[in-house]
Amino acid sequence: MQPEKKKQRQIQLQRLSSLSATQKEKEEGRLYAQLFASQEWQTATKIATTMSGPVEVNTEKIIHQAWAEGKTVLLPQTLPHWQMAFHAYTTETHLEKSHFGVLEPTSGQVVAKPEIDLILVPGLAFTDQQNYRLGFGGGYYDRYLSDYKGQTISLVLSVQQFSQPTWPLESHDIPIKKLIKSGVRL
Ligand SMILES: Nc1nc2c(c(=O)[nH]1)N(C=O)[C@@H](CNc1ccc(C(=O)N[C@@H](CCC(=O)O)C(=O)O)cc1)CN2
Ligand SMILES: Nc1ncnc2c1ncn2[C@@H]1O[C@H](COP(=O)(O)OP(=O)(O)OP(=O)(O)O)[C@@H](O)[C@H]1O
Repeated sequence: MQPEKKKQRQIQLQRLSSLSATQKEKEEGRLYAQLFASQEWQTATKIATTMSGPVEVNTEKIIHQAWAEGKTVLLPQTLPHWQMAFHAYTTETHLEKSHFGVLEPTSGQVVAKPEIDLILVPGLAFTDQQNYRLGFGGGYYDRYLSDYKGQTISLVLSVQQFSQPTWPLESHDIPIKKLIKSGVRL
């Protein structure tokens, strides 16, 4: 594991946990509005997101908005060898807390990669230049996205926005196609 990346993850976890609830909600509101207005969202039928953890952009509103618009919501299940499978998420889906600490589906139909229109990619830090991303360290999304042809969007809170990477880039890093920013730059 790259020590510089580990250090940068710890810094980001700290900065995200220091964001006040009021500030976080204000920024999230702006992110949701831009997401729901985006062409990528409006044209997508099957949208992959996650069950967010406490420091992440809250995905609950995103899931409910997608359902309200008749879209299919997909959630990742982590598998051995850092693989993921995306399951259709409905009120019937059985969820279990993963080793990572978030809820994951353990039932429901698995949707194949080419069928997914839009993936909302989580992360700790993102760069304005080339849309690079620092994730939580499993390499799950870099692996999954390596042969994914659809749209990718990440929602970026102020403390997650960097002009350039302050962590080492690696050859497997997959840039995100579109970053949506809260508009508050620290
Ligand atoms: N809400 C949410 N769900 C998600 C992700 C995410 O970023 N957010 N993931 C996005 O990938 C996947 C889970 N990601 C994981 C990332 C790291 C580890 C992990 O085991 N990390 C090491 C520490 C690595 C390090 O910093 O050195 C550990 O905890 O021991 C597990 C799962 C799928 N679900
Ligand atoms: N496409 C890939 N093929 C092989 N190994 C990979 C690939 N992507 C990532 N890895 C490996 O997985 C580990 C974690 O990768 P990295 O630090 O880039 O994770 P991350 O992008 O921060 O996490 P995540 O994608 O889960 O949010 C590293 O050891 C890395 O070499």
